[in-house]
Amino acid sequence: MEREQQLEAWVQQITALDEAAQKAAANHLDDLTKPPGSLGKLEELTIRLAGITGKKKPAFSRKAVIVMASDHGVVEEGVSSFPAEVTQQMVHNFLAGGAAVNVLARHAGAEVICVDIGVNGEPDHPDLVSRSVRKGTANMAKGPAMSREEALQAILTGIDVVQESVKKGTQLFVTGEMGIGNTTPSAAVTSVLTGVSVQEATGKGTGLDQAGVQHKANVIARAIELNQPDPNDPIDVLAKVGGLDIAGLAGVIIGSAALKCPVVIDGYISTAAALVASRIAPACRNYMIASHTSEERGHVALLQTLDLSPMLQVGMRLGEGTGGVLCLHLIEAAGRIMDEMATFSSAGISSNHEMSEAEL
Ligand SMILES: Cc1cc2ncn([C@H]3O[C@H](COP(=O)(O)O)[C@@H](O)[C@H]3O)c2cc1C
Ligand SMILES: O=C(O)c1cccnc1
Repeated sequence: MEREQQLEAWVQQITALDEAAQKAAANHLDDLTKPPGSLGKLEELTIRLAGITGKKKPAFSRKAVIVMASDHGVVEEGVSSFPAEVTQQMVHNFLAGGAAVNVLARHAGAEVICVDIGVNGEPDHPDLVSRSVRKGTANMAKGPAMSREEALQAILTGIDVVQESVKKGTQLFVTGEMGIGNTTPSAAVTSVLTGVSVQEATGKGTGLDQAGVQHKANVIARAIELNQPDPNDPIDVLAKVGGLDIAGLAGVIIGSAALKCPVVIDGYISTAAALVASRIAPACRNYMIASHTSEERGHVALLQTLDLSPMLQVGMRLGEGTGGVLCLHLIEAAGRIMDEMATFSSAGISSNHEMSEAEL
């Protein structure tokens, strides 16, 4: 089957959330010994997780963060404060268990799946998922980052990695990435798909100074001008000014939604991928849990466009899936509330249902 049709078949699998399960979860939350709604976003999260899984009290014993690693040709324009070889070096760090995401994933009981979807090198490790589409993108300031077929292949790879992991029992995914320079294609994708200016979408990434950010914005504006991505064709946008990591994550999100797994969205790059995914498959938006607000400029515009409200605001701007994995503690907490809290009747506490209309 053609790649475009394969993707369409996955998109067609994504259904609306289970309303009956959501209602059952909401009713149970209202029976618990607390004023209705008083657990705030934990309650909204619980209801959404019920809708995604179709279970009033979903449990996620097996969770995985998928770290899509790839290189970006545009780095030769001087858009990052770190050299491109750090991508491959960090891949080895993930596989050795020493990166921030490894520490936070261990703490949250999640597996780290590191995927080479386009590293410019020869990373090698028994635990590496080697699914390279090409060895880094081309420099988007000089031409398209990749072909449409390569973008489709990267999306389908993301779906495939999810499918393989679901077969092993994974029930919930977190998006993560590693790719020096990847805030540059993320900003390009953000500007094209949300309509905010390149300036508003461009931030300091790993730590550019003001002049560096201005230079980065100029490179992005040039790439958009040169390649003319079609804002109504998300795959065209990915191919011309995107990245293999972003495309792979769009696939992770579409695959998670198709297989009824919640997908926790990390920071700026992951949310750019989430917007691409939602433009390809609007129904996948409801399967996304926004974890945190990144400090990277443009993240808020992405979240607003997706109408997602993140759980955490902790000033992070790292990526890798770190903010997403941190949010797993809240998902676990929401589950414990549903499982362990007493109800008004079990604890013998008067609920406001017992008050008369006049008293209320
Ligand atoms: C050591 C190190 C570890 C990282 N982990 C995530 N990133 C993050 O920084 C990069 C994006 O920023 P920019 O577009 O400015 O290059 C990505 O690799 C992202 O995952 C890292 C960056 C570095 C240097
Ligand atoms: O929010 C992110 O994901 C991010 C921000 C800056 C650099 N790397 C990642």
